Amino acid sequence: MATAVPVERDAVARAFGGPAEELVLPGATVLRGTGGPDLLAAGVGPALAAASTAVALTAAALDGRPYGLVVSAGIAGGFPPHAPLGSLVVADEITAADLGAETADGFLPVTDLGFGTVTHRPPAALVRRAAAAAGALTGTVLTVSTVTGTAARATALRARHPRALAEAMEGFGVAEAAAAQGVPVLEVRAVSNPVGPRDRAAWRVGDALTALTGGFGKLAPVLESWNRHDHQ
Ligand SMILES: O=C(O)c1cccc(C(=O)CC[C@H]2O[C@@H](n3cnc4c(=O)[nH]cnc43)[C@H](O)[C@@H]2O)c1
Repeated sequence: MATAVPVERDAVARAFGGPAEELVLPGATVLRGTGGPDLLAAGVGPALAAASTAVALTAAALDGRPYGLVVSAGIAGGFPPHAPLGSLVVADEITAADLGAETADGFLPVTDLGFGTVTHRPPAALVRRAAAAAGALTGTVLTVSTVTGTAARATALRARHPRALAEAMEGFGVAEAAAAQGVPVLEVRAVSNPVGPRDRAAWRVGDALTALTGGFGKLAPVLESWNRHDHQ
């Protein structure tokens, strides 16, 4: 489980309980709980999140205990009115929204330039089960390197990605690291602020962290069953 910052990691950890031991790796510290998943505060932004997740995945594989699933989790901006404050979103598509080139005719994703990928798709059955268990919305979660701060940018993003429910900064990086090692990925986000004009007073980070804990409490059996039965 990869969050950006420790406060998100601890919100997820509260859903699982049990003491955790620290596994200190070069560039990443994994919390290994007795009753739940390994937890990693992977850093803010897609690059650091990818690097830290790759370290944790590689260490587990070399240890002969490869992970069966990587989950990117945390708070996010929600596109109003589709994803209200406090709502949970499970991504059926994890899309890098600003990986590409700006042209006079608009934005071109790197795939149009002949490179790489801009979207990872979590297993559909897992998305369905996770969303049903947690009472979450499903749709595209965008990964951005710059937090949206204007209505114009929010409108442009939704025009390019009409199924987008939320934006955050790590999912695509975590998904790239997981895909490089053939491990499926899931992204679960709790909405802390609307995507749009910058307004720090509108943030509800505490409520979103509470929603994250509640959501993972409900998701726990789904994740356990996935790891036990589906892909080990
Ligand atoms: O200073 C601002 O205006 C601002 C607005 C929203 C979020 C931030 C952050 O620095 C948090 C980044 C952190 O949290 C996730 N996150 C939460 N809301 C958003 C968002 O609207 N757009 C993108 N990322 C968001 C993100 O995954 C980072 O880990 C600052």
